[in-house]
Amino acid sequence: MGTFSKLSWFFKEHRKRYLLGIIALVITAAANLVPPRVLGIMADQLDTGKIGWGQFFTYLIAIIIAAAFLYFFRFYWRKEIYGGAAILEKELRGKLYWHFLQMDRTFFQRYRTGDLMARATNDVQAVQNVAGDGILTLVDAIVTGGSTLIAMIFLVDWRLTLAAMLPLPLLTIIAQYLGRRLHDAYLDSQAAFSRLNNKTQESLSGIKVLKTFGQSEQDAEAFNQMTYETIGINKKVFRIDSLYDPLITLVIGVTYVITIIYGGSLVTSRAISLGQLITFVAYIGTMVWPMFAIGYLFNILERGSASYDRIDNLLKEKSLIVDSSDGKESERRLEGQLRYHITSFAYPDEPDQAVLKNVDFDLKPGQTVGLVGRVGSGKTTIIQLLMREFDNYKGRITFAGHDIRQVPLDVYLKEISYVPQNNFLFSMSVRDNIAFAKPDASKEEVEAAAKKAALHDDILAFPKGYQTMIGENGVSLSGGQKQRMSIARALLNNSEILILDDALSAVDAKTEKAILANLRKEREQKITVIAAHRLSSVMDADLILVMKDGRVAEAGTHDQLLGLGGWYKRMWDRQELAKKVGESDE
Ligand SMILES: Nc1ncnc2c1ncn2[C@@H]1O[C@H](COP(=O)(O)OP(=O)(O)OP(=O)(O)O)[C@@H](O)[C@H]1O
Repeated sequence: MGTFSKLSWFFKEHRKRYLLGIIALVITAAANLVPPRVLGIMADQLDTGKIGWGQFFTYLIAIIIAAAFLYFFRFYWRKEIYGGAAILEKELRGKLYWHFLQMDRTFFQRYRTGDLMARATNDVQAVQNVAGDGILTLVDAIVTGGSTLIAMIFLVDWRLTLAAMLPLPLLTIIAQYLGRRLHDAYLDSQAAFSRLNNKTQESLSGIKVLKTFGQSEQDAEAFNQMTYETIGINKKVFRIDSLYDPLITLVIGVTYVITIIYGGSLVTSRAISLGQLITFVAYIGTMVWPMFAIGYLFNILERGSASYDRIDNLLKEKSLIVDSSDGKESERRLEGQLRYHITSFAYPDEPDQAVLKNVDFDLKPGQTVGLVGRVGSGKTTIIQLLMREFDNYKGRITFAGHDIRQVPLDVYLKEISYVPQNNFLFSMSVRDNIAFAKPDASKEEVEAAAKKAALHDDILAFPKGYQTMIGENGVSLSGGQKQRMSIARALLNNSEILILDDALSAVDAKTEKAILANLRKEREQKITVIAAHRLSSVMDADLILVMKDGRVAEAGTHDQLLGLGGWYKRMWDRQELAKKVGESDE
């Protein structure tokens, strides 16, 4: 019953719905008692030959009225109680989804996508079962069982009732024991399902790599292995599950035997009539369901409880990013200087390993900073701190005079447009992908952004132009087209800070030049941050930082850095040479 108290917040919120549903259930159960009783009376009167047509029709009408009641109230409780379960499912899914949106990067490193999806689907389903079938089974077991019991005592005989119900406590004790074992087995089974989900999700996402490396068979083998393991774990659940039904059937069988033997002797001694015994046997038939219900109830509750804990554990996770938003400032705009002063930063999972050390730069509106350096030198990390993906650094980043950790997240992030290394496009039209952050953008605005990202002509060549669908059911784009689509999306947003993280790597030198020229024009009054491997992407920046092992190794403009004769100069010469070789090859 602990499961119901875990969900008490929900039942309190929807008490009216559940109260009405339960009342309808009680009426249904009461109406259920009428037909057996009427049948018993008819049998007695038939036995004594005292029944006339008039009486016969009265009984028939009583049964028809009871059936009509049953029909209506069954419909009503289903609507209320299953409707409540659907609301709980919606609320839990909504809570989880919102929670996922609030969580920081480390959360998504700890929980894998397949696991999160399993909790948001399978576990939510098991919990909603508590609010639907769980409530129904509980109330039905109590009401049908209770009212039948009362009817047995008062309409037939209390001694026969007591004798027939003797095996019942045994059923409850064993069901409780099985319930506890089921809880643990079900937790294991849900964890196994999460692992299987992760595997499926990862294999499907990496299907191209899998095939290219000829790993399909090995992966299928690994998948089958995991499926067998999952089946093995699930078997334990089914084994415990399957112990319920034979137990209940046994208890019911014993009840019938007691009734026939003891009830028969009561009829012989004329303590009860034959009609009463028939009524009693019919009542035992009515008791079959409540008895099975006890087994089902434990099953539903234990599964729901295990799944609720899995969901609750996720919801209890706190984001490392504390938002100072009070929800009243969403209209606030920020504009001004960006001051980036980081003394040191380490990723939370490796706190002793400083990834950034003494990184300082200031940018006025209209200025651009270029971040270059070897792989793993810290470029993306600089951007992540700027985007408030981590707050646990020593130092300060201020924008428009405010420490960014003090500004509500939605106010701050609204001022940022970001083009990531791995472009992400949604399964929607080209137009909607570009206008993602500004859904009400006009056709002209969308087209202008696409032109600035040197993508307009490509789009016109698509089957349905801007209305062409992207993704699973639409066209596949080249790497360069995806990059330019992400750039167009960011440009349309026209935010105060634009961040390009190696976002021009898949476009050719000519297209890169055209996009950079458009960027300069477009971003005259705004701040731009460009991280790149190709130095031509940053050569026009007001400040270029050459990163090495998390430190700024060289800093200055393109000309200053060439003059320094360090890494930048060597890299520039190498890239220029490669370009010339490439051009002569063409
Ligand atoms: N989430 C993380 N947890 C722990 N260490 C990380 C994490 N992300 C990056 N690192 C480490 O931080 C260092 C800097 O990585 P970063 O991604 O900032 O480099 P980068 O210069 O952007 O590289 P690239 O040019 O390949 O994008 C690397 O040593 C990397 O292994």
